[in-house]
Amino acid sequence: MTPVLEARNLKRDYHIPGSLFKPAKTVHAVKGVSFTVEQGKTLAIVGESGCGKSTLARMVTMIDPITEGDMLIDGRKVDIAHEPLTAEMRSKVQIVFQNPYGSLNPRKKIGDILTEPLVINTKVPAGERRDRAMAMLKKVGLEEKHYGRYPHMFSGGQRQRVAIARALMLNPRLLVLDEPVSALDLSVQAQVLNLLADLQDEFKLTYVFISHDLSVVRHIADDVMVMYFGEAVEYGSRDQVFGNPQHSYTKTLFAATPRVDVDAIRARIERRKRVA
Ligand SMILES: Nc1ncnc2c1ncn2[C@@H]1O[C@H](COP(=O)(O)OP(=O)(O)OP(=O)(O)O)[C@@H](O)[C@H]1O
Repeated sequence: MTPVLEARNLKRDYHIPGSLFKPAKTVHAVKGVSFTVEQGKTLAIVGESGCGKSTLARMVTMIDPITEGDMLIDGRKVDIAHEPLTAEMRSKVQIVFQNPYGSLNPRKKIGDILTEPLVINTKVPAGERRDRAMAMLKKVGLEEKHYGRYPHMFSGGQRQRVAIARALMLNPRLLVLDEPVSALDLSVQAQVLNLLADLQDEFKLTYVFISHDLSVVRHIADDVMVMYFGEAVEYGSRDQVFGNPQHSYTKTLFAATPRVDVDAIRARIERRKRVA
């Protein structure tokens, strides 16, 4: 089967112009990484701040151009530096950002936030846009009454549910989740992770999940790529990478990370739900 996402030796440089006192320089943010993600699977990308995770996320989401290498989505090469992006390709990949407080326009009602991608990218009529947004609210665990409310009326976890709903409005194939639960309390993190797992099952979604939190990665990933200074120093199945890390950086990273038991939190939430 053709993978939903394939990256071949992807590179991204940033050119920083010089000034009177500083020479111009080039930052090699991503130095040639290759990976594939099959439909319905989750690739987690981990690494410390500055290793190139967000740059990679922006290339995969077709926000940033690729400096060198190839990226294929559903087997089709994408190169936004040389070819205009079609609405069809744009709708295939959507992103959810870390900060649910900054990523939603505070002046727009939830209904407008959800229908906006349809207004911009499709010819779906207004009535159907509303119906689809209402249905999506329910899919992410919110209610129809939330349609007319503003983002400030929601908790962090609810806002992240809205951001996920917005990302799904165009029926994407691939979701790039850039630290989607890092800003949330632990118990809320588990709820949002459960939601993402349910949505993945229901819509056969493919995830690229960027995180610095190894306990979260262990919970959700099928495959794991560890990045270090722009390079993929480790790439394999979750069990391979966690069970038998090869690179010294990965070993140090794992040794330095306290394990938060997400499974235990999830079980506790389920128990509470049963009691309530
Ligand atoms: N727009 C830019 N212009 C110049 N350099 C940049 C730009 N964006 C990122 N960089 C540099 O590229 C490298 C990788 O940054 P990137 O933000 O992708 O890393 P990251 O792993 O996502 O870090 P964080 O978790 O802190 O966001 C860093 O050295 C960063 O300073």
